[in-house]
Amino acid sequence: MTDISLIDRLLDVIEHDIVPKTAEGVAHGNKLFGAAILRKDNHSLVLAETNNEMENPLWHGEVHCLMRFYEMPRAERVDTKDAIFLATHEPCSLCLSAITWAGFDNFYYLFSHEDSRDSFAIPHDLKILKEVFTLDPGGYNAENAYWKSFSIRRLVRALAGAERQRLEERIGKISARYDELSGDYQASKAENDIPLN
Ligand SMILES: Nc1ccnc(=O)[nH]1
Repeated sequence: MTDISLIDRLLDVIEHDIVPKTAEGVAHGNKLFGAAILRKDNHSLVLAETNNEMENPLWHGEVHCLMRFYEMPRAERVDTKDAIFLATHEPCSLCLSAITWAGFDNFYYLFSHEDSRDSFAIPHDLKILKEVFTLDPGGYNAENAYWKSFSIRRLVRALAGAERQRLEERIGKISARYDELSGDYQASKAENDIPLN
């Protein structure tokens, strides 16, 4: 059974905690990918972060979030087994490994690898999976011995009637905001020296 209150909470975190940070990051030349960590028990936010490739090309939204997480005092952190990992976009191979090595047993994402390529003009996630790992789209193991991953859009598509429509409208609004952020990034990217921009 899909927990609708969890989906709303994850969308709240994207809208209110990740997007404002991402708008600032994009204004500084960074990509629009973001991530957050929440407690499983009460869905409270541990932290949200955004891509910071202008500082270091490895600071993808997810890895930058994990870096900040491990900079927090241990007492303020949560055991990763007791946490939900949220990524705005389906994690790339670097971030899939980082999430795995950090010990999470789950992650949720809104936009797919195909969306990153087709709607956000970032083809590298799928290209790296193909070139380095010989994987076609959908080819990695989305449920494995380490974690189970969840596409928020797929979860919503499986809901019935009014709830599905309400959540699809919410996602439509968030997507429109990401389209704006993508336009801003693409307009500025010729000026950055990010290797895979
Ligand atoms: N999927 C991603 C590609 C590049 N940078 C990110 O932060 N995320």
